[in-house]
Amino acid sequence: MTLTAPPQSVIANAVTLSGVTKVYGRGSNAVLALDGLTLDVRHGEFVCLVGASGCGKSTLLNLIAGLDRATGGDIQLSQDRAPTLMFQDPALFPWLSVASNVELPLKLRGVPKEERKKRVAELLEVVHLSEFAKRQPHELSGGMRQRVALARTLGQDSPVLLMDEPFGALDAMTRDLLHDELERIWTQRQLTVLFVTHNVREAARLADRIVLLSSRPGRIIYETPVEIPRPRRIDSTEVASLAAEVTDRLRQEVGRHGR
Ligand SMILES: Nc1ncnc2c1ncn2[C@@H]1O[C@H](COP(=O)(O)OP(=O)(O)OP(=O)(O)O)[C@@H](O)[C@H]1O
Repeated sequence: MTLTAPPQSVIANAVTLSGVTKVYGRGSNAVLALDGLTLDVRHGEFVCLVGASGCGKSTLLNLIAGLDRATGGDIQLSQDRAPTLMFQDPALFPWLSVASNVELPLKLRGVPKEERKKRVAELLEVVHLSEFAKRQPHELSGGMRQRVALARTLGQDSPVLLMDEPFGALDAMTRDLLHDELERIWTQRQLTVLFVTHNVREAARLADRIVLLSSRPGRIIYETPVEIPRPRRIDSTEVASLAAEVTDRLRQEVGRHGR
């Protein structure tokens, strides 16, 4: 397996996955999590990955992020800056202020102090948290904490954002607001986003394309472009009807495998 970064001019896609396979463990304990998965994600595209529980969605994001190695196949990224991964748990340091949490990765990258301060102020403005810079994470709501995590992720300046159910633990209203914010940031920064969710409506609300994985081992069994004009509403008829179509496919798949 190779994880390479050729010059951007050579590749039109931000992420190219060719026949990616992942096996955990060995011998009789081996678990085939991904089975020859092939997917191209274009620059600036917003792709949502949905699939039954345990089908390998997180595994796939970890491989693209370079946190784990594929057993077979090839993963190509068009830029040398590694993609950034964001999880459902914002994982903030509770003893650091909001500003210091956002600043930390910049510090670790050796960004000089003056520039760091400027970047942190900009990033907090992007997620509408400037007034909360000096607060501690426990003083914030769940949605605000996730916005801090988003600011920290954006601070890594990666053109590719990998999001593993980032809004899965939030209430519907907060999730709605964060959808709007993420969409605005994605457009302004021309990011490429690969977003994992169990929520098919969320996928139809956000994605340019929805990709459905089979039950384990994960393979792509269905994909559909989302041609609903933006801005979209999660409770619109178009979003609901596309979500129903994808849910039907997902039900067929889960029914076939019993999981
Ligand atoms: N370190 C590991 N060792 C052994 N098996 C693993 C390991 N990590 C994941 N698996 C297995 O690989 C499969 C895919 O896991 P993964 O977490 O990628 O699925 P997922 O689609 O993200 O699941 P969920 O939707 O429940 O979050 C699962 O069956 C899981 O139990």
